[in-house]
Amino acid sequence: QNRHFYKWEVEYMYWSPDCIEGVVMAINGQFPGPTIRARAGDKVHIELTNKLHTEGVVIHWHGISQKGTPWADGTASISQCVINPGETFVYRFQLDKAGTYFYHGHYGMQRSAGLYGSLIVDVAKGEKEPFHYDGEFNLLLSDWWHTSVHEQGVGLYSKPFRWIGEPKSLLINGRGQYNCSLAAHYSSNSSTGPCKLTGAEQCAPQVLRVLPNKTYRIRVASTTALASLNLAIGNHKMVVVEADGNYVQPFAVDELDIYSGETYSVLLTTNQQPSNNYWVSTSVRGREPHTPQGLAILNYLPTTASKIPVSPPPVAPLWNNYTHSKLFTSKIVALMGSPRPPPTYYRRIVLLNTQNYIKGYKKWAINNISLTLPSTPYLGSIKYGLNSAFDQTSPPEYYPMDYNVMVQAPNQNATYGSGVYMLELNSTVDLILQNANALDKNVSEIHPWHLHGHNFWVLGYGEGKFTVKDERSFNLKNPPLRNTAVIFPYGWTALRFVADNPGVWAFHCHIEPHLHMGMGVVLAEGVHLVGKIPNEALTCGLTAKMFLNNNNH
Ligand SMILES: O=C1O[C@H]([C@@H](O)CO)C(O)=C1O
Repeated sequence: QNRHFYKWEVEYMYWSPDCIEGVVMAINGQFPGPTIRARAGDKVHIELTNKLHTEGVVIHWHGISQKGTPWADGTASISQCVINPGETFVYRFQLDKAGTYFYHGHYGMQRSAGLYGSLIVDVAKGEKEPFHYDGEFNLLLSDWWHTSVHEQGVGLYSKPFRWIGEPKSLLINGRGQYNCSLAAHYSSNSSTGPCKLTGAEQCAPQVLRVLPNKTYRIRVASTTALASLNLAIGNHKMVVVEADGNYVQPFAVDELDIYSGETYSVLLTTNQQPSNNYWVSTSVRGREPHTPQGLAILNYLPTTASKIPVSPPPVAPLWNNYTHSKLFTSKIVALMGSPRPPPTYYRRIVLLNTQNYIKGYKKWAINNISLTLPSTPYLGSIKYGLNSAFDQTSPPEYYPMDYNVMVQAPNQNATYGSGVYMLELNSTVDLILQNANALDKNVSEIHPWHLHGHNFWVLGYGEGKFTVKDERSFNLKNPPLRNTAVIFPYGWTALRFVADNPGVWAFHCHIEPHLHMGMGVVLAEGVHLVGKIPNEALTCGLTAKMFLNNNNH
């Protein structure tokens, strides 16, 4: 068991992620942030200094369970106070499981501002992955806008509401191309097109250099603010072997859908014509696309990387072909021998996702409550019994059974809330995510939901309204373990997990503007068993006052 020490400084810097200069949130002058790489069982210490001057910051380690260290989960108002400008907070935690993960800002919309990076956990020394590969690459997928997240946030909180719109570009490892037309590269024989594909620019596509007839592991993580993506590699098949840090029964695909908050590992065999290069591309799914494809280049050595692939990037399935997306999702099952879910549940919470108004402001709500985060982190207020810190009534377990999820709601109003679902420690909980029609007629969107502190088993997906008889269709034999799962338009998704991690955990839509608009809930279990929370995590709100009073007596 090793310890890894990192000293990080978060600051804004000028950068041109898509060939247009803007401002990104960087770590140690890097965008995306540095990759953390360690082995399962290792401990990491990240000493994070906030150099932002005028705003707080926290970082969430997406997919890491934080068993025994819930204060290191990096969620503002939930696990800790934000780190103020000039201050340093040390994240200390153990990497419990091998897999592909990432980290990102979890305060306001700092993830959309570019605060993210990869976190790769290798198997412990002496252990083996259940598949073979000769080399590996890492693709961190994101989307990018040309307005600051501060302006985006003001729009979301304004009346009338101003939506952020579709991304300007899609990034792969922080590199994209705004407004470039690849068509010019293919329709004429001019070698100088409008895209900056092969230079030394900050926006030049990532090059994956491969040798013929080898197998590579490609780790893919999506930290998009909004876009659901389809990933494809021209002329190559991919074999899916890992999802969210859990092994899956391998299956081959030509392309795959990846939603914000998800990770995959795929194996790629370099069995194509080695005198050519091939496009790696991402495309928008689930929303009418207004964004060009994200690109990287699969470069067969010794071919030069600057040789433009002979074939244009793969064409993605039609954005609203949900049948295609569901088919992919249904192929993901746990690798044989993976832990099975408990056969029954102790508590079932049905969570209806709706778009609503609160006093004319556009919001998202869960069982009619739009989440507003309190100024005292829940972990501190629950542990120390500071009941005035948040709503003490438990949020509803169900929505009204006569609610028609297929049409616009007769009453579109919701309320704000900060209540917590208090779970019995070690109990089995079913979370049923129920999608519905949004405010506009005939609109229901994709929402990828991410659970902090746990993996869940994805027991099934279905159409329309979930009813008790849908239990019969649950997969209890080999459901995949994940930390993020999508709800499809007008559908439901059933998840099961064991509440075995003392702490307070967010469960929310990973679309950043949606979370900002209230699309999340807070779960807590066994908080009285949480060890000594570092004071630095709680020096704000009512916990800060409590510390002051304790010192005065
Ligand atoms: O939350 C959202 O708001 C807009 C739209 O519903 C209103 O402009 C949109 O597409 C979302 O996903």
